[in-house]
Amino acid sequence: MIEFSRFSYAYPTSTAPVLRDIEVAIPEGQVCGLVGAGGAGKSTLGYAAAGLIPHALGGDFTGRVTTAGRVVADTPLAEVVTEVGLVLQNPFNQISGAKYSVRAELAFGLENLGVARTEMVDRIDGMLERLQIAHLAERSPYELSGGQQQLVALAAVLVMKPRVLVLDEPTSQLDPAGSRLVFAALEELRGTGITVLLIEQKLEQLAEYADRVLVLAEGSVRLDGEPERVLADPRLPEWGVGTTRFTDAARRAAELGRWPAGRDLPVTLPTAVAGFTEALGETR
Ligand SMILES: Nc1ncnc2c1ncn2[C@@H]1O[C@H](COP(=O)(O)OP(=O)(O)OP(=O)(O)O)[C@@H](O)[C@H]1O
Repeated sequence: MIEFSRFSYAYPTSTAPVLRDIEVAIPEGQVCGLVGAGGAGKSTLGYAAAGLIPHALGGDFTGRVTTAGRVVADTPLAEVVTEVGLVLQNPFNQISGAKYSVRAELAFGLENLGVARTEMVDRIDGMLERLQIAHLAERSPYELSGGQQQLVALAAVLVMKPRVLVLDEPTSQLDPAGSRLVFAALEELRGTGITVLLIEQKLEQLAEYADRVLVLAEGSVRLDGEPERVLADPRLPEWGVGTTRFTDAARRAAELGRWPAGRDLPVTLPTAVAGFTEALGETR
């Protein structure tokens, strides 16, 4: 669970609040997508959920953030991180620096948690396998490509079995095959009770994967709801958010009078196919 209660925040150097009056509760087990233009405050919201704010980044806040049952500001960061995993936008910043191999990198957090040796080996091998990076186990994390580092950063967080996961554009440097691996790994976590805050620009993947989507603009939540509704909202461009190819195609068809009257615009392939099939049937 992640709960923002009337949370506003400014960095130590900010001249104006970066987050304004955020009131959002993400229940246990929910996958909540977060979209918004560059600079809207998405990463900042993720840092607040994961405790970097206020513990590491300082700044001024009002209101409260509660993550995995703990009021973040009142809980030492070392305790917050036992329950909350954060994958940063730039995986290079995530890598501990002290470790010379991917395997050691994955062991780092588990050693801190005091996980028994045999369980540690099992968890690490399982995760390397799942993200198809077993061949990188003995390589230095620094020698890897950005996409490979992104998978290692995700693996290092997932082996810790967090109750809450904050992912900041976890597939930004990955090719489509790598992105599929990440989404498949997240899909496997569904049903384990893990709560996920997923900052993601890839709207089509979000439409498929998220239970809910928030739109953030200038530090405020502008839309909050089911992906089908939020991602088809005509106001998204005003907030610097794109649209899916499916919505674009159907909107164009609607302008030409070729989209079934009363049918919502689609955000996924199956709903687009259903709509166009109906439209074809009507015009036959
Ligand atoms: N450490 C910092 N100190 C001061 N200001 C910051 C800091 N980090 C971010 N900001 C500012 O806070 C605002 C929100 O930034 P944030 O990175 O949260 O946005 P974002 O939506 O994640 O953007 P992007 O999609 O580009 O990553 C921006 O104006 C940014 O310049």
